[in-house]
Amino acid sequence: METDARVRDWYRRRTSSAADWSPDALADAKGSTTVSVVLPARDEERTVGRIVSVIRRDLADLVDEIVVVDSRSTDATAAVAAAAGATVVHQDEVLAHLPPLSGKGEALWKGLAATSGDIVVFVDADLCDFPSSFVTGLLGPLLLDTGVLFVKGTYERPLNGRRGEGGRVTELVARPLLNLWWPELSGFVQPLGGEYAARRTVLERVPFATEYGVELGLLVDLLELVGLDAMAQVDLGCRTHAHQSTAALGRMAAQIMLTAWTRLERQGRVVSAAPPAHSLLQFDTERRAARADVAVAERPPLASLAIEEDVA
Ligand SMILES: O=c1ccn([C@@H]2O[C@H](COP(=O)(O)OP(=O)(O)O[C@H]3O[C@H](CO)[C@@H](O)[C@H](O)[C@H]3O)[C@@H](O)[C@H]2O)c(=O)[nH]1
Ligand SMILES: O=C(O)[C@H](O)COP(=O)(O)O
Repeated sequence: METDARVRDWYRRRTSSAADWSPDALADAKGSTTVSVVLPARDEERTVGRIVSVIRRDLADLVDEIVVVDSRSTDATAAVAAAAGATVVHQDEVLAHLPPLSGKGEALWKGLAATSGDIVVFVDADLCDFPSSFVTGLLGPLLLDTGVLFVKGTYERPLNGRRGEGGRVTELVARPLLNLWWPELSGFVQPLGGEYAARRTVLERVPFATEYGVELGLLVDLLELVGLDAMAQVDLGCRTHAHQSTAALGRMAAQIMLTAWTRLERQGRVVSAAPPAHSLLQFDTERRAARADVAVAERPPLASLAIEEDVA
C-alpha cells in the first residue's frame, strides 16, 4: 500500500477518543499490569500539585505510582508535588553515577529509570486544565489492545485562548520534518505533545534524546522498532499550558532539527561532510545578541544499561 493510503488506514483504525475508554473497563482490564505516571517538572509549582491530586483522587484503582522528576527547579515544585502525594525524585540524583545531562528528555529518561510500572504514562507538569481522562485515554489502547505498544495524545491547542493557533513549533518545524522524511508518522496530529504512554518493554529499548528533542526522537525510533501499527493516538480534548517566548521556541526548534538530523544520519538517509553546528545566535528588540547552545545529547536505551551493569 502506498504511504498516503497506509496513513489513512492507520489513522482510521488507530485513532480513538478518551471517551471511548471507560475507567471501569480499564480497571477490569488492568489485572496485574502495573501503571506508573511520570511528570517531568522544571519550575511548575503553580500546576504540578493539582495534576498529582487529580490523578490520586480519580485514578487510585488504575495508577500504581506517580513520580515527579524535579528537573533542577528553583521554585517549590518538589515540595508542592510531595505535598500532593507524588514521589519526588531529583533528575540528577537518579542513576547518579552517570554524568548528568540536562533538559526534558533527560527528565523523562530518569523518570523511566526511577519507576517500575509495566506501562509508563508521561504527562507534562505545566498543564492548566487537567482532567484525569488524559490518563485513562492514554491507557485505553494499551490495556485493551495487546497489539498497541505506544499511545500519543492529541488535542486542540489554543494559544492564549485563540483556537487552532497553539503548537507553533509543531506546525513550523516538526510537522514539515516528519512529512518530508518520515511520512508514515504524518497521521500523528500532535507529534510534539508531552502526553503519551507506552509499555516499559519498548521504552527501555529506545534511546532518549535530551532537551526538547525527546518527542520527535521517540516517534522516529519507535516507528523503526515496533512499526506504525503498534502505535496509536487518542484525542484528549483540549490542552492548555504555559507558553514559552518565541526566542525559547526558536531554541526548541533547533534542538528538534538536530534530533531529526541524527536520525537521518543513523538511518543512512543523509551522509554529512561535517557535523551541524549547535549554537544559535538570537537577537532581541534592541538588536542585542545572545548565543545559545542548542546541542542535544542522547541517553542509550535503558535496557542496554542494565545489561552493561550485569556484565560489569
Ligand atoms: O529542562 C526541562 C524543561 C522542561 N521540563 C518539563 O517538561 C514539560 C514540558 O516542557 P515545556 O517547556 O512546557 O514545553 P512546551 O513549550 O510545552 O513544548 C512542547 O513541545 C516540546 C518539544 O517536543 C515537548 O517536550 C513538550 O512536552 C510540549 O508541550 C514541563 O512539565 C516542563 O516543566 C523539564 O522537566 N525539564
Ligand atoms: O508544541 C509546540 O509546538 C510548542 O510547545 C509551542 O506550543 P505553543 O505555540 O502552543 O506555545
